[in-house]
Amino acid sequence: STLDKVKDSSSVRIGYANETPFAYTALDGSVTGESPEIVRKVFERMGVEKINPVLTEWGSLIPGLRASRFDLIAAGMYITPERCKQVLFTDPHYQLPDTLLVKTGNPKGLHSYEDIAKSGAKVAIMSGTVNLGYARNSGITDEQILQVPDTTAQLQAVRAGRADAAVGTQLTMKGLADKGGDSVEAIAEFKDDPAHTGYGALAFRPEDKDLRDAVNAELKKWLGSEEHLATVKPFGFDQSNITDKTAAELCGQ
Ligand SMILES: CC1=N[C@H](C(=O)O)[C@@H](O)CN1
Repeated sequence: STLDKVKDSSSVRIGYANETPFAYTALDGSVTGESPEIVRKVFERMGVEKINPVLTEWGSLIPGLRASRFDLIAAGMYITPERCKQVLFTDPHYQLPDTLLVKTGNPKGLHSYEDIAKSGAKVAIMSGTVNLGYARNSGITDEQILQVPDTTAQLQAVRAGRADAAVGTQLTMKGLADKGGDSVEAIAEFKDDPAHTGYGALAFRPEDKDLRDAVNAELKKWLGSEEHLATVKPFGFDQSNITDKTAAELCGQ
């Protein structure tokens, strides 16, 4: 099994997409971010020393996992009932709402998916994200949606005016706003369905239930500890991101 292989080799392959602060390639080429650093700590407790990062686009995370290009997804992926049919999630290691990135001053007055739908504004969304489904369900047409492969392209689209907004996690959009300088901002008041609150977790192949269970057991002992909070603090996470929701609840099982 993958669990035996991981233990025997003392190494594990993690799939991630470049998205600050969840998972990204550091300047020295290593992988860092909230999720990989949690993986490092939790696997250390299981006696597994080496993390081998595999970079891919967000939209290829689930296909890549299922094709065994890596052993787990460490990208802060939200648990949704639809995804639960394809992968096995641990319990969530954070909770976080989404928001919009817009031009400074929010010239089109966008505060919700519905505002975008009504105004005919364009929105840049990363392929394979929950946000794509939420946008479509809110009446945003495909002509209004600019699908892009990564968050850098979301920022570029808003800066260049190809899109009026980009949508994603609050921390991601804040990070893009910081990177984008004075021309863009992450809005403070995004009116979203509370059911859209993101609960991010590690994800495994359906046949690797033993591995998921072993990781989940370690994770549960560790989440909320001082070491956990110190590990994720550099990435902008704190006590407010701690959750006691479970994967089973969020999968709707
Ligand atoms: C961390 C993250 N979560 C969302 C998702 O799970 O689809 C998307 O916003 C992409 N990034």
